[in-house]
This record gives sequence, C-alpha cells and structure tokens, in this order.
Amino acid sequence: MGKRAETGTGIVAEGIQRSFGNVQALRNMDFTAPAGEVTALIGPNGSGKTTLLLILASLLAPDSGSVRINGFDPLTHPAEVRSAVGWMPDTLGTWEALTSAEILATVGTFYGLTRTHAAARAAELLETVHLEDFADQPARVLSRGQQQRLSLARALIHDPSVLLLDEPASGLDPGSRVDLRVLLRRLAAEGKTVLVSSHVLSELDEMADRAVFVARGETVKAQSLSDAGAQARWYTIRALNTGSLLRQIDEQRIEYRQPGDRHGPQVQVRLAGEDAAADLLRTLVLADVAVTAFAPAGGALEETYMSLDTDRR
Ligand SMILES: Nc1ncnc2c1ncn2[C@@H]1O[C@H](COP(=O)(O)OP(=O)(O)OP(=O)(O)O)[C@@H](O)[C@H]1O
Repeated sequence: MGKRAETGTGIVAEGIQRSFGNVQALRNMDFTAPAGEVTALIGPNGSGKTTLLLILASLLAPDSGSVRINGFDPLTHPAEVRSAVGWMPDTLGTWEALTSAEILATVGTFYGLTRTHAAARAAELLETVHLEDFADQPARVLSRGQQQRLSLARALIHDPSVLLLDEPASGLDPGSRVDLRVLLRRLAAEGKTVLVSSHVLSELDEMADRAVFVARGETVKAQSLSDAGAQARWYTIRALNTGSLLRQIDEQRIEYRQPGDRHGPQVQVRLAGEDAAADLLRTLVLADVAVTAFAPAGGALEETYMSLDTDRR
C-alpha cells in the first residue's frame, strides 16, 4: 500500500445542514481539509464548529448534505470512518474513576487493539503527552490541562489518519502548547489530516497551513496561511522621533492611525502586503527616520477574522 492509501484523502463536506429545533446550527456548509496539512477551523461562538466536528466524527447525523472522510461516508461506512478518525472533544468526559493508563488501554481495545498492544500504546502516548507519572492515578486527580493532554492521547490511541480537535490548547500551559504545536505539525508531515478548532488565532498562525472561517453555520472564507501573511494589513511602526515619522507617512499618502500604547508612541499604517512594507521601511530609513520597530500589528488570521462580517449568537 502506498502512502496515500495509508493516510487517506482527507475531509470533504458539501451542503451540510443541521438544525436543533428551530436553531439552524449548520445552514449550508461546504468544507474541505486535505491530508498532510493542519487546517484551522475559526468562527465566533455558536457559528457551528462543534456541530461540524461531531458530524465529521460520525457522532451526529446531518439533516442533509454529504460528508466523505478518506472517501467514506460516515452514514453508510461508520466503522471505516471511526477507525480513521481520532476525536478530541473540548472536555475529557466521564470515566474519572479509571486511571490514565486504564482509560487509554480500554479505548485502545474498543478500536480493536489487543490488550498487550493497547497497554504498550497507552504507555507510549502517556510519555508523548508527559503524563507518565500519572499513569496509575485516577483521571479525576488530573488538572484541567493534564486532562486535556490525556484527551489528546486518547484521540491518538489507534493511530488515526484524520484528527479532529476541538479547542485542544485550552487549559494548556505555554510549554504544553508548544508541544502540541510540534506534535500536530509532525502528524501532518506524516500525511495525516489535522483539523483544529480554536479561538486563539495567534496559536493557529504558528500551527496551521490553512484556515476555514465559518459564521452563522456557513463557510465564509478559506485561506492559506501564506496568503493570509501576504494580504493587506496594519503594521506598527515606532521611531525615536514620531513627528518625523508622521511627516514621511503623510508625504507617502499612506493611511495611518495612532492607537494609544503603554510602550510609548506608535503609528499604525495600512499596507497592501509585504512588498509595500519593505518599500516603506526602505523609504523611512533613506529619509533618516530613526525607526526602532516595524512589524505586523496583529496576526495574519486575526487580520482576516476582523475583516469578515462575523457575529456571535
Ligand atoms: N444539542 C443542541 N441542542 C440545541 N442547540 C444546539 C445543540 N448543539 C448546538 N446547538 C446550537 O447550534 C449552534 C451552533 O453551536 P456549536 O456548538 O456548533 O457552535 P460553536 O461554533 O462550536 O461555538 P463555540 O465557539 O461557542 O464553541 C448554537 O446556536 C447552539 O446553541
């Protein structure tokens, strides 16, 4: 079997609709997440992210539309889809009386691993998420962040080719966030499909290859991170003398604003992309403006998010 057959073709969903009573959680959602990439799922509260993830994990049926996970329809091939998919919900859930090692090994046997294989895989994953010291502790003694890490290990127990992660970084300390990022990048490099929902856009900037923005139950934009980085955005500039900086910006007829900043005076300019940023920096330096800082004002995904017409419900 070639690499492609092992790792699959990713996620394709078309025209997904799902209502709960008179709330239309998903209105007409088209969505793709290719194998070998980390896709970020971004949207305001109530926009339908968890509902979509549950449908992709075959834990919830759509009212209409089609879903393919590595080419399989969850409705007609639930066994194939469940063995392909690793699902990390935003809370660990029940079973708190079992130990961490028992939880992982038990879930492993649900996926058809032998007891010996499941126990070995559990031990390996507890090391991956740095919980080996808690292997024999009941899960209820774990802190919120430790429970999140156990939940991640549980999602990986059967070596799935498609990973669906709902807010995986929530509750994690900074070191564990870096570990998570490195792990997800490695899994994508192995050819797996990784889908991550999060509200922490700066984290997704570092982790994702592409982003799908959803609002009111629909996809409103899909964008690669390299396109997001190259788009028009605000840059923050500081100089020893703000007056001379503003004179130059005025002369170039560039749109600017002066937000308050507790780190001293700063000017923000709206630039068309990275080429325009390089041009302006060159111009300022040649004009003897003593520039002390010049960088994008926010993350690339935040820039896209703020430019979209999204709202909460
Ligand atoms: N089981 C349910 N019963 C009734 N309404 C539901 C149910 N699940 C979701 N909804 C509604 O569907 C909409 C989408 O919810 P969903 O949980 O998918 O949003 P989300 O994007 O994951 O939000 P958040 O960012 O807050 O996690 C919301 O209006 C929610 O109230």
